[in-house]
Amino acid sequence: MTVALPASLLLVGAGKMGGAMLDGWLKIGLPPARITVIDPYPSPAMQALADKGLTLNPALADLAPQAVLVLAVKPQMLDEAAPQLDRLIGADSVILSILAGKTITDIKERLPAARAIVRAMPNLPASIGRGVTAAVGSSGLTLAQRDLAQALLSGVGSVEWLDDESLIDAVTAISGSGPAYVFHLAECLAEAGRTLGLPADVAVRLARATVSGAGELLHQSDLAAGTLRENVTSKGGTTAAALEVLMAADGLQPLILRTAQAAKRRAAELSG
Ligand SMILES: NC(=O)C1=CN([C@@H]2O[C@H](COP(=O)(O)OP(=O)(O)OC[C@H]3O[C@@H](n4cnc5c(N)ncnc54)[C@H](OP(=O)(O)O)[C@@H]3O)[C@@H](O)[C@H]2O)C=CC1
Ligand SMILES: O=C(O)[C@@H]1CCC=N1
Repeated sequence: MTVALPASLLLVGAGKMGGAMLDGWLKIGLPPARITVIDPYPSPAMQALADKGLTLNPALADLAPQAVLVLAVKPQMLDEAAPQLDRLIGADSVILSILAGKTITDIKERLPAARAIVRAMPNLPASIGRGVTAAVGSSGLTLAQRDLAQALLSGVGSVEWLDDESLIDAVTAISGSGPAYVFHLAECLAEAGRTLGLPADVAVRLARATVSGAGELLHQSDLAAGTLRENVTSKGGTTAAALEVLMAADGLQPLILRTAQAAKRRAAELSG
């Protein structure tokens, strides 16, 4: 069954992530005329969409209740953004929050009219339809409302529904923030290449193509990441020598664990 995209969608905060999801939704056919965006300093891209029928920064008093309200401001801005939104929530509205750390209870406290909330944690590749989102629904969410959220989230990548909201902070630490870890790996590879004597621009191109090529192979292959790693590793060769360092007891695994733990701790601090 194909679920229709929402009849009206209000995006509150069209920054890096809200803008990325909006790009994805436009690509799957959500008409600009159904979209309203609130953002104090809209990007030129957002201004251009306004020329194509998207409603940008209208007087909120003139706006009817919305089928979907997407909360995409920084968590620290929720208190400032929320008061003007409550009257835009109708009996059937779905609140889709992507705010790191903010719980369903935190959102209900700010938006007393909200009955149906989806707390989701997407990631930046949503802008090219290759995101991954984990989501949890509030107690008042109907099946039809969950299908509507699924239609939006699956339009920008894959979706994992969770029953336990407390897992969302771990999701944030792995897949929400994760693209930054991967981009940093590309930076580190380029820097290592430069240190080994490669011209800086060549090192950047090699690192970028290596990370994106390996990511694409992982995407297209049915093989586990470990098997793909083994396929690069010739016995007694260069990769084996490299992995002795990377996979040592004090290598990448404990570093990534500490990295993710720091992100999860910060998510917990942002709640409330
Ligand atoms: N970036 C990512 O990869 C991910 C982000 N998230 C979540 O998405 C949310 C947004 O993050 P991100 O896109 O990185 O941050 P950004 O700062 O890029 O985006 C937030 C946007 O909201 C705008 N804004 C500020 N105040 C208001 C307001 N009162 N009403 C409407 N808009 C407002 C900001 O404008 P201005 O810049 O002028 O202040 C900005 O354009 C966060 O809650 C984050 O946890 C979730 C998953 C991944
Ligand atoms: O850095 C952040 O707080 C957000 C949440 C996950 C990715 N970016």
